[in-house]
Amino acid sequence: MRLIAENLSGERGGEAVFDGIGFVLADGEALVVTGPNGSGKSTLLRVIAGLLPHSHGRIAFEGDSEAFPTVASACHYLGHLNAMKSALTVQENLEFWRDFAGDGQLGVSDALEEVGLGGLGHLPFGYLSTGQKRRAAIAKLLISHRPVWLLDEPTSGLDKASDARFAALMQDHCAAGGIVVAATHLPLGLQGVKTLEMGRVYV
Ligand SMILES: Nc1ncnc2c1ncn2[C@@H]1O[C@H](COP(=O)(O)OP(=O)(O)OP(=O)(O)O)[C@@H](O)[C@H]1O
Repeated sequence: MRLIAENLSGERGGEAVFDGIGFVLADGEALVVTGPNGSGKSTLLRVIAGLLPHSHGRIAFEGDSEAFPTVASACHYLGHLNAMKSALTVQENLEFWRDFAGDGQLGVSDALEEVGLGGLGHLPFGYLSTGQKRRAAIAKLLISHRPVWLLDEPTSGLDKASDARFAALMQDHCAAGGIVVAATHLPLGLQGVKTLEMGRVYV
């Protein structure tokens, strides 16, 4: 399995944001994307996820083409926002995402246990604290199997214990052959990662 970006360019509002980005990630590899505010980290993740078009270059997923025929179908995208409905319970939100993205190794209750929210599935998502909301959004990664995790500031709002727990989840995902691309200003506690610094010219 490989995630490949070649000479990738992205734009917002008709203006170029980055150009000439290239990387190859194989099974078990993680790429940490850093750079100043506005340098295009979120834009890059959205381009990889297929949520924004790329102006030049190529992004490709090589792997189980039957299960994952497109790059988008191979990716979990965890954006800045949690993409959950406030009025639905945590359980209902996660069931929606499991129906949308497919089954995973964990059921909803087990995924909530993994992120330290065991027993809170009955609460409306809107009742959760900021960090709890982020943890519920992280549970989405566990209830459906997608080999590539695209993570935008994934640990924003997490306390120290949740930070460590999430680092372990990312490590487990990579150890099982998954790929992680994470845009962040914060250390993620991952060992042996590749790095990409936005805001430079890549050729
Ligand atoms: N919808 C939009 N229309 C026009 N420009 C946009 C739009 N969204 C983002 N931009 C611009 O694109 C550039 C890159 O934004 P992006 O969110 O990718 O940066 P970032 O590196 O993730 O920043 P941060 O560290 O603040 O999260 C910024 O200059 C931003 O103002």
